[in-house]
Amino acid sequence: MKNIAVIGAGGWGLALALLLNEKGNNVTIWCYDEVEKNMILQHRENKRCLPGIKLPIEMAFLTNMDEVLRDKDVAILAVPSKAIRTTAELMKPYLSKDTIIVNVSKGIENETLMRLSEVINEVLPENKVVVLSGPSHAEEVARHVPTTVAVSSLDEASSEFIQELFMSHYFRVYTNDDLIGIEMGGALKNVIALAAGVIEGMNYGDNTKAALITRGIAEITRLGVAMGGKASTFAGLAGIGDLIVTCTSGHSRNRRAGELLGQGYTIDEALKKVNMVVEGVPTAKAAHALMLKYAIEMPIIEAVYQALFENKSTAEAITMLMQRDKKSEL
Ligand SMILES: NC(=O)C1=CN([C@@H]2O[C@H](COP(=O)(O)OP(=O)(O)OC[C@H]3O[C@@H](n4cnc5c(N)ncnc54)[C@H](O)[C@@H]3O)[C@@H](O)[C@H]2O)C=CC1
Ligand SMILES: O=C(CO)COP(=O)(O)O
Repeated sequence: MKNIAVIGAGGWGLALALLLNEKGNNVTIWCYDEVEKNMILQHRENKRCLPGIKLPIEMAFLTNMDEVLRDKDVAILAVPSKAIRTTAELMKPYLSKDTIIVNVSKGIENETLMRLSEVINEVLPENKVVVLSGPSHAEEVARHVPTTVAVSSLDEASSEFIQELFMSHYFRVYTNDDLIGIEMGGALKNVIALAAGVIEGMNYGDNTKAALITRGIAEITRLGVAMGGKASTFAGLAGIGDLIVTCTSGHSRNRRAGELLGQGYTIDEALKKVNMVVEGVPTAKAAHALMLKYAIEMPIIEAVYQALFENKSTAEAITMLMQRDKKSEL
């Protein structure tokens, strides 16, 4: 039995907290504010992001970071990527150097273009950091739908410890030593999933979706490899695996936001309607900056960026993609 803190009481934090609680661990969850905590305690459920999933009485919900982090073996970071640095800073005064941090958030810090594990390392240099990523919607994990993910860390022993901690009859965890690939796959697929939603919102078909997924993973791989990741990781769970689920699942927040965009809503209207974190929007900005930094050709990322931030219509963005110069596929 391990003592575990889950930092963030949204869909993903709660689904993983439930899994670890079911495995007999002692789980304490940090809520962002009193409103979130009281809402959860009143219903023993988070109706905003995991409706219908009851949260057992032995799972504690607190807002006091001191108490949440006291004597913990593991702390799981499950907050939006834009809040990773501030949340790590909030944790710092109370965290033992022996607590292993598991980041499950997917994104890139916009201001610095750092991967999230780099941000965590910068703020909490004494702690081991493990990243967990892969095709895994909280709504399904909470229903015990068979799911596979990958974990990665600069410290192999920590990776194996976290693999063992999460393994269950419905959650299979692989280790992968390519931290850069695991993080970049998880972050960049959200941008492509926005485009997949647009395709659906505009009533294009399966041919278009398959083209997007295939050319999307080619772009993700190009940038990821330029940054030091392995091409094989992008053919794995945190690469094509997560891209497929996010581009096709009815649970995906990114795909849904893109669908609304394709139906003619503005991005602000779409984000309001989804009412959960849509990581593809800030990540589109970071991916665009990385594309320029590494001088990589990434036309889908460019098209999403222009549709989100440069007032290009979604129809114009698709025309732009289809009318590019002719190329060889490889
Ligand atoms: N929902 C899912 O199925 C999955 C989500 N993820 C990733 O996990 C991360 C969290 O996603 P969700 O749980 O879906 O998000 P969410 O929107 O449901 O909840 C995030 C939680 O973070 C906390 N929070 C919100 N704003 C904050 C701030 N400014 N500072 C500190 N804490 C704050 C709150 O407790 C909130 O409930 C995202 O990066 C997402 O991409 C990864 C895999 C699956
Ligand atoms: O990362 C995820 C599934 O693996 C969640 O994606 P969405 O945020 O689009 O729902």
